[in-house]
Amino acid sequence: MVKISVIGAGNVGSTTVQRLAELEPGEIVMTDIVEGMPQGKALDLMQAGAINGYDTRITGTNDYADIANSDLVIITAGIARKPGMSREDLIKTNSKIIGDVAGNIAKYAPNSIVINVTNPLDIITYVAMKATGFDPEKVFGMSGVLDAGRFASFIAEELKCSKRDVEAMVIGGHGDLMVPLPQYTTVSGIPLPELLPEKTIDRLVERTVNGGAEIVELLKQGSAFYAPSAAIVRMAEAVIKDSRRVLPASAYLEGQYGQKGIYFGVPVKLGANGIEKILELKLEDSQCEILKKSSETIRKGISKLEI
Ligand SMILES: NC(=O)C1=CN([C@@H]2O[C@H](COP(=O)(O)OP(=O)(O)OC[C@H]3O[C@@H](n4cnc5c(N)ncnc54)[C@H](O)[C@@H]3O)[C@@H](O)[C@H]2O)C=CC1
Ligand SMILES: O=C([O-])CC(=O)C(=O)O
Repeated sequence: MVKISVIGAGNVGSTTVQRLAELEPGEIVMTDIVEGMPQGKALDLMQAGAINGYDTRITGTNDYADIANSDLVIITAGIARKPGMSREDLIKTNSKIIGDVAGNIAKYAPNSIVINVTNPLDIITYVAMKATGFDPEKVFGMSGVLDAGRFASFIAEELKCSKRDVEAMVIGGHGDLMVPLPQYTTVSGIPLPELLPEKTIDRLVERTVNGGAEIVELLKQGSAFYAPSAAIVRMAEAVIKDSRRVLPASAYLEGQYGQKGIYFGVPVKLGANGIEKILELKLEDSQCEILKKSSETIRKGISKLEI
């Protein structure tokens, strides 16, 4: 039986629990600082089980002691951006919150794998790793699965084909300098550049890079959560089933892609022990240049941290 804890029962946290419950992992605990809210949502999700047909035990709590012995902890606590803000604008508030959250994970769930979702993603994942003191391969971030999902969705719409047949790849920081990779994106095995003109691909790349902001502007308050929770669950499933899926994740680099000591979106092999391998890809010079700028933004953010 697997125990999963989701820290933060807001939009991303609660939709993640809803999707996870349908996988029947055994037990899910959702925590939040708002009294009664995680308990109420847990009760609602338990009752949905009788209708949807799952037996997952779901509880809500305001007490970190209840995450004890979790196999997997998913961090979604903190604030989301508003229109006009960048993800980096969240750094001060969210690094403090995650410093505290991570200390509690280390105390109560010292053997867990940790997936961070809170933004700014690559910097906060670094905070989570440092503040838990866990090995870097056991702490990683969700971003590339979401960004690649957005790219795949735009490609399928453009080609008027099924989303199921599109496999996309997006690497780099989860920000304005992320790098969608058309040369590693395929439609049923066919490389994207053989299916669409360069200009069209450039337009879809641009929309992908701004995919989070596009939704923030429409919602007026808060940010995306349906596709993010779907992406989290794809990663969580790879961990709890030890399925060794090859997916993009924000992983701690120790020389790969010419980077050391930062979290960065790269393709990885993901299993029960976390990041089992980082895959290095050959890239175009223009892509390397954007990645370099992206890594500098992350380093700048890390240098501002008070941890
Ligand atoms: N990595 C990614 O691709 C994505 C990241 N995000 C990020 O996820 C985070 C959460 O987003 P939403 O769920 O939409 O926000 P939300 O505002 O709906 O939920 C956040 C929850 O965190 C709780 N919280 C605050 N401090 C806490 C603490 N110390 N301990 C436990 N819970 C605490 C709040 O009470 C709230 O319920 C944001 O930082 C957002 O930017 C969102 C979507 C995608
Ligand atoms: O845009 C945001 O702030 C939330 C996020 O990371 C995304 O949806 O990609």
